[in-house]
Amino acid sequence: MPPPTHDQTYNTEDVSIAVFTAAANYLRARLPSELNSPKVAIICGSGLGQLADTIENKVEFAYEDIPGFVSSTVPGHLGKLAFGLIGDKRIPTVFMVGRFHFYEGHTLKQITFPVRVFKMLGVEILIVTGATGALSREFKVGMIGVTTDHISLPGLAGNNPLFGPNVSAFGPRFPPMSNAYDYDLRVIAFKAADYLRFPTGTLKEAIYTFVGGPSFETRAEARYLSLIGGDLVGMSTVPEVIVARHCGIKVLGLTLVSNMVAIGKGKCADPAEQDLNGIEEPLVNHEEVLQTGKERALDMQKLVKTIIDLIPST
Ligand SMILES: O=P(O)(O)O[C@@H]1C[C@H](O)[C@@H](CO)O1
Ligand SMILES: Nc1nc2[nH]cnc2c(=O)[nH]1
Repeated sequence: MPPPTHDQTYNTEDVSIAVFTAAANYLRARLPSELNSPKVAIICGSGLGQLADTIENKVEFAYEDIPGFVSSTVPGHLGKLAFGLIGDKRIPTVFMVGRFHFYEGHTLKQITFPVRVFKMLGVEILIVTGATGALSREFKVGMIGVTTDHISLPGLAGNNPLFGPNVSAFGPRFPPMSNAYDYDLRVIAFKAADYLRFPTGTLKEAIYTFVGGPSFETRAEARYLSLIGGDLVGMSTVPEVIVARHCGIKVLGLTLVSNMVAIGKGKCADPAEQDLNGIEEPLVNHEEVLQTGKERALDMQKLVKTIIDLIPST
């Protein structure tokens, strides 16, 4: 079957390889040779779009112009792919400036579609970034979590981006996930923080808990997520990671802690329980998430650039 051209209508639930090929061909045909085979892809989380500001020779594409891409609808997620050269070694890199979320109403296949297109373009390393709330009190706002593992609540309940017919051209039916977050890349992340003289403890390894959103957690849900082992909680990254690992892309997960999640019991109306009343915990909101992103944007930029400089094979 010939690959469809970019002006055809695409069904991104269609698992045929031709849909991914069409998107990759569309991009490749419009990129200069120094950029058309990026080695690294970076997905920018909420308020972290400025990560792409450091690249040179930038070429951008609006998501709506790329075959198979859906649109980004969340404030703080601009909705474009930016290709460019990053760091002292001028590594060809592609940034997703704005990601797709499950809660926007997109399917898991739609939100992870770009990852397979990156694979077709030659990407070997994916850096997923995002905003998270801290469940664990070992984390504070402004710290950067280095993901060691994840718990996918939607995945355990039957929502996995690999559901349905397997596309064996990308990877096996049953991919392991116990090695999802690359050890060497995590070591490099800590080396980069050290090189940049970030205060000790700015980076900390964390278990990322993926929830569907868009409502933030109740206190009881937050206590549950903490009990099952989650350090941080967010509404993204995990579907992208699963699809990346399925097709053999190495992954580094960096999350900016944008808020503390309320985990206390809250105020008790029952007079018999009054003694248990804890401190009032503030309500979280997306503006706070974006504000933390803005305040920490420069450090996140420097960290990502230095990590890429320190990766030996790039
Ligand atoms: O794309 P990320 O994971 O950074 O976005 C987080 C999760 C929600 O989209 C949003 C909540 O404020 O921030
Ligand atoms: N689920 C969830 N996602 C977030 N993203 C940023 N902060 C939060 C949070 O507190 N909870």
